[in-house]
Amino acid sequence: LYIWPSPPLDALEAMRFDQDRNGITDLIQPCSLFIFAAPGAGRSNAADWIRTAYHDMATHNITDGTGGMDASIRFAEEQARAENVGDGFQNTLAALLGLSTRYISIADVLAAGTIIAFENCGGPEIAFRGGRVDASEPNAPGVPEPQQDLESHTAAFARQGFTQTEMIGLVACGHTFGGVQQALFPQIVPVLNDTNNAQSVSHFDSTFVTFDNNVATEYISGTTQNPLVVGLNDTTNSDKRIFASDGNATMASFASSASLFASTCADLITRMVDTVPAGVQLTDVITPLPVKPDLIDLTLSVDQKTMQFTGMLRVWNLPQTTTHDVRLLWDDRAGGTNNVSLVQSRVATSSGGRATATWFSFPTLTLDVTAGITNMLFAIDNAIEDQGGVGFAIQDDLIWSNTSCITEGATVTGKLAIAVRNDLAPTRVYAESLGRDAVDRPVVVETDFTLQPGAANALYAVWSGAIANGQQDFTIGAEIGGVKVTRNDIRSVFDFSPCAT
Ligand code: HEM
Repeated sequence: LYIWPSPPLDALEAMRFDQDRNGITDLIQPCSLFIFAAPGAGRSNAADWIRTAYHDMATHNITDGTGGMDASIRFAEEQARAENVGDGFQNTLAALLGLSTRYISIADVLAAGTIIAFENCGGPEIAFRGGRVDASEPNAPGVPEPQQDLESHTAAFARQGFTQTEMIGLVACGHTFGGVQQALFPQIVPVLNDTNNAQSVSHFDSTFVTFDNNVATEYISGTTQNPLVVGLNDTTNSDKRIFASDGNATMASFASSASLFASTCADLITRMVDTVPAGVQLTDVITPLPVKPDLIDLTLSVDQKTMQFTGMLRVWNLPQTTTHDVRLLWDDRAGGTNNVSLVQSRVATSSGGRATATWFSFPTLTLDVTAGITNMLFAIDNAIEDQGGVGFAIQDDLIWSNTSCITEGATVTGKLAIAVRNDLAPTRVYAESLGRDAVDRPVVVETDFTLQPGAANALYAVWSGAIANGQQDFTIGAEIGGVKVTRNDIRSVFDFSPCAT
């Protein structure tokens, strides 16, 4: 556990656990969902994502530390290689790249998508870490292909950091989803003439949109239709060679124990997505904060007498059969303590239905500007939640001003304003928004604001500036004593009121 607020960890935690609004879960619900063709294509987003993560990782060289999960699979040069045949990679990036932010790399989204696909489609819970760094250029080739022999496959997995037994496991874990497409591998798969499988995908097991050990039970019982086991051309039967490489011992153990298969895959898939270039430092495993404020927002009124305070609170696994007394308590600069009841607003499941999040909304609170706010606590059915005594710190010294507004039309522009408490004395104030560099990596774009003339005794000074069409995901930035700070949760451009016409 970490102490809230930590914007990078808060963002990773939300992507991992806030499955009703992380942008990922909706794309694999149901697990057969495939958004790039009419239903019945024989494919799924989940399978594309898992294959993409493996192909991104498979360039890793454990000896020299190059390659690994770094989203280098997004480069056209990698996708053009025979080892990366098919549109599954560009589909995956079309679905997931846009979810990356200043705090979440593209590779982190690919890793989270893979983990959530397993977890929500019948698989085990899988540990997720953040902190992957997106590559600036393609990696060296290195993804195994079905026509290669067992020796090259064993060597390729060893280069990636996996033993022979782990190779068997990793291939079986991946190949419980999806299959081989006829159009890409006509020498392996015939045209199937099946309207429920329009792209003629020969699936690895009979349950190709969910995780289970059928890939192993069907293999061991001899009923498998896996095209890389019973394909007509033995040269491309790579799963057959890999699965049999220890006399079928590993596959037999998976066939006789669904839970062994699940726990082995949980371990191997974590290791797969945590295989990163040397020097990249991953976070600890991201665990859900038991009580988490979110969408915290302070806005200074136009007359500068009050500030509006809004937010949400997420609590795990509250029984839904009773109502709950959830209160927000806060401290202010005047030494006062205050409290208010929160209103339950929605319930969402997480971790593939294993956990339930109950969300509570703050009522819109109007705070006196001199008192402001410094810290929050919560009381949930009378139990105090204060992060072990430190509380939930909140800063009211750099906030949006309610004089901000946007103009909507064919384009969306805006004149935004940031209120700065006078004791802060920043040298620069700017709006931060999400941009992309030349190779699509998220970057922070700073738009400098200028100090506006104001009333002599005002507690806050107002800085304002114009934002251009297309700018999105705003936070407040300032430079104080040479140090850059970021404030407020992300606001979309539409979180500002329209300008008076
Ligand atoms: C020697 C190692 C491997 C070989 C030769 C191999 C080969 C293949 C081939 C030929 C396909 C068909 C691709 C298509 O037609 O779209 C495929 C699909 C797939 N592979 Fe592998 N694979 C290997 C290892 C892995 C691993 C380790 C994973 C993940 C843990 C994985 C996950 C997948 C998935 C999920 C699909 C289905 C994609 C879809 O249906 O869209 N593979 N693999």
